[in-house]
Amino acid sequence: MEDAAKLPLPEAFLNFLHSNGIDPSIYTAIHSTPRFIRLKPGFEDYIEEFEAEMKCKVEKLEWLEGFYSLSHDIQIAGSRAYQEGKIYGIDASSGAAVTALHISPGDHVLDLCAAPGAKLCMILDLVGDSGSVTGVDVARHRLAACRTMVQKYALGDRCRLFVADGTTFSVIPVGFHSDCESKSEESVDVFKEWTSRRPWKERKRASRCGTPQLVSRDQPPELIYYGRHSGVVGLPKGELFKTASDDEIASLGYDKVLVDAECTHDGSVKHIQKFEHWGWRTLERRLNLLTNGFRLLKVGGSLVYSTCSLTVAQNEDVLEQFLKENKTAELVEIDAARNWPCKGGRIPKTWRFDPLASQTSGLFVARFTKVVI
Ligand SMILES: C[S@@+](CC[C@H](N)C(=O)[O-])C[C@H]1O[C@@H](n2cnc3c(N)ncnc32)[C@H](O)[C@@H]1O
Repeated sequence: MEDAAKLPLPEAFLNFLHSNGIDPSIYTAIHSTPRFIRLKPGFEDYIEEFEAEMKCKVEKLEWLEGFYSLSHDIQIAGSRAYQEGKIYGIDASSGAAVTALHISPGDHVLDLCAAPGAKLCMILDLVGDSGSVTGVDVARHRLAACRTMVQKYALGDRCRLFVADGTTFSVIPVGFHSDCESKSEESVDVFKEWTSRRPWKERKRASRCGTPQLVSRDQPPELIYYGRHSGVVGLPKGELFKTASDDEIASLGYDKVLVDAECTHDGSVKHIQKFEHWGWRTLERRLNLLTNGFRLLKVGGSLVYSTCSLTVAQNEDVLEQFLKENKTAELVEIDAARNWPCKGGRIPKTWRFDPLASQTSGLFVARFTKVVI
């Protein structure tokens, strides 16, 4: 095994690991962790063509449907299957987090930290021809990239994208609960079909800001994309942003919520090598995302909390505090995890992928449901 001290990891990062009680040797798999791709359903026959074109061997992942692994040095962007939107790169641990949601066709799904969008694409694939997917991200430029991705993979039909702070986001999946499509377009101002021509306001904002734009907690959500069957077209404009009471959310909220919270990225070797600063983000920020995601979940629904950090402070500590404050939250078993190459977390029913043991990027994942008390 490669000596951890000789790893190409920034010193600040090694200090960060040390202060969080994480053994740096989990990163010794740095050169053997494969790259993963997910094939869009229906395109299984393209694997052979991909192998011939890229001159590489692709292995089907037995523990995760639709996923394949290949050598980490293969640049998939050069392949025809990638350019034509038949495959996309997504780590297998990320695929596991989405699988943990147990998405069924027809579900209304909220992805509260959606950009750049690999998990969102997989969710859209699983939702299929019914239900809806709402993606939220606080970073406008990142969510715009997510919009491009959703369109490239022709997955946008049932998708809405909001630039908003996930700790205060409040839009429920309306439109599915009212007969909005039948309202006369002449009597009220309703959403027309989305066009790729960017509205004047958005263009002005983009030209004003050369720097990445993050919205604040108090800013109202900004809808930057909606598909034809996302429940938005035909909806009176005032309806979309109507807030719902907790009682209404209990039945009209989302069936599934993913809180893929921002973290220090210490699970991802690629990110580690890119960043120099390993500052702490507060526990409150992730706790607030989890709390608000859970608020928007309907009774009996599932929420998955995942981070690509392996520190207890960003995972188990957040969960413990959340469970203390939310009596209707219950941690539940992720059945599929029995077949995953991962280890249990400090709290039962939570799971950790690490680069050495799992041969994936690092990821922490836990699943909750909302009960009535
Ligand atoms: C780990 S990344 C999400 C990756 C994404 N789920 C995917 O699969 O591509 C975390 C994201 O959370 C966003 N984020 C951070 N704080 C947020 C907040 N308060 N509300 C909404 N999004 C937030 C970041 O802009 C970033 O895009």
